Amino acid sequence: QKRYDPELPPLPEYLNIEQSSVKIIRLVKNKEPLGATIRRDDETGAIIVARIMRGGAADRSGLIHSGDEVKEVNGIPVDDKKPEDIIHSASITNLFLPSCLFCLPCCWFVQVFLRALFDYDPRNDSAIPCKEAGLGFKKGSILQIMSQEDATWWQAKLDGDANPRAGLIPSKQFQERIFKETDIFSAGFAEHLWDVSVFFFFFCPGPSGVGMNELKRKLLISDPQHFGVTIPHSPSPPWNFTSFPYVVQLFSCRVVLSHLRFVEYGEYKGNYYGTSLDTLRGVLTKKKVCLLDVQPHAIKLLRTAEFKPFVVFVKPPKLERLRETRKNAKIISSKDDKGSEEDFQEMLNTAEMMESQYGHLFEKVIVNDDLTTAFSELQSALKRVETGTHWVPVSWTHS
Ligand SMILES: Nc1ncnc2c1ncn2[C@@H]1O[C@H](COP(=O)(O)OP(=O)(O)OP(=O)(O)O)[C@@H](O)[C@H]1O
Repeated sequence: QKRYDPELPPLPEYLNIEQSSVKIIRLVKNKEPLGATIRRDDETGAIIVARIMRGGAADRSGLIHSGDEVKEVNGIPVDDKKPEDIIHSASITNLFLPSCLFCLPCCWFVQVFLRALFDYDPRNDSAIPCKEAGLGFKKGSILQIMSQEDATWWQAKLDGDANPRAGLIPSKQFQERIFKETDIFSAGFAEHLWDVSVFFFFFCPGPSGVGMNELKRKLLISDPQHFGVTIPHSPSPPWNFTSFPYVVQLFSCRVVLSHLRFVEYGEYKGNYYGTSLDTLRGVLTKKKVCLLDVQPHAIKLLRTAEFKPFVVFVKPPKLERLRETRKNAKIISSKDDKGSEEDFQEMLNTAEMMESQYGHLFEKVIVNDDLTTAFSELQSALKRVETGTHWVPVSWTHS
């Protein structure tokens, strides 16, 4: 009964081009942004579509592509306009000159998820090409990467976010370069992650005296059939380290021990003791969750598909609370066996150092302020890990 052919405005006369190479696009604007960024080409002065945000209005229309040249917005040529003015105008009809006549559809799509190791707020980032197009996130957020076409600015969505439009985030390479320049230690993103629901193994590193033994003991008592611990042993000859006259420095000892696949080691009354990977395997073959506390540098050795560790960092509360809660505690090195001010300070410094260097490897951080609260937090974290789904490095899913 009615013709629905598009009623498009005639091509402007000033456009000295062939009609077939021009697209006239009419987008009815609602509250949603267009989902594209534009830039002025330094050489030609033309306004070019810099990128299309995945899942945004422009992307869903399928009509606009990066590299397209914008000629006119709402019937007004864009030649004298700044990119900011154009993008903010309440545009309804845009005229585009396509960069190519045959735009290849994006037909393959690999799902990539990353865990952020830093907070990011595009409003405070002077490097981002368009702040409005940026995606803010917090350390620990899981990001679904929608596009890595641009080496500097990736497009991502927060996992579980209902908004289909992707936002700009700094790429891994770009962020790591910034971190290097600003001397921030931790890297940008954790490796790719997938949702997998298996976990066997569990351990908690933390500064000495923070309360790991106490928490481990409570867990063991709570369910001895379910949890297990390793018993350190001294390496037997010919690897008896006490017979090595030159093994005086822990460093040399570390190198030899790591060759022997020892997770941790220490010296007691002139003998070296350690926990080997085989001891851990022994606990795991009994189908128990192995509780182990190690120094953070050993996490890398254990962070494999075989062990699938869930790493909990137990950290001390603030100094005042340490003083209050540890009044009767036997803490490490002080002469009267009670926690001294230096012990507390050392514990806090060590915890801070560990967190800044290894924080990206911790799945959970528990502040051991009140022991009962810390313990129930640990118990419920464990329960969630064993019964729910969880993000793990993609390499764990290949085994
Ligand atoms: N939340 C807490 N409140 C009060 N006292 C605590 C708390 N947590 C631990 N303690 C006490 O602090 C002391 C040290 O705890 P624990 O031996 O568990 O530390 P640790 O981290 O295992 O130390 P290390 O690694 O040196 O063996 C113990 O006397 C313990 O009872």
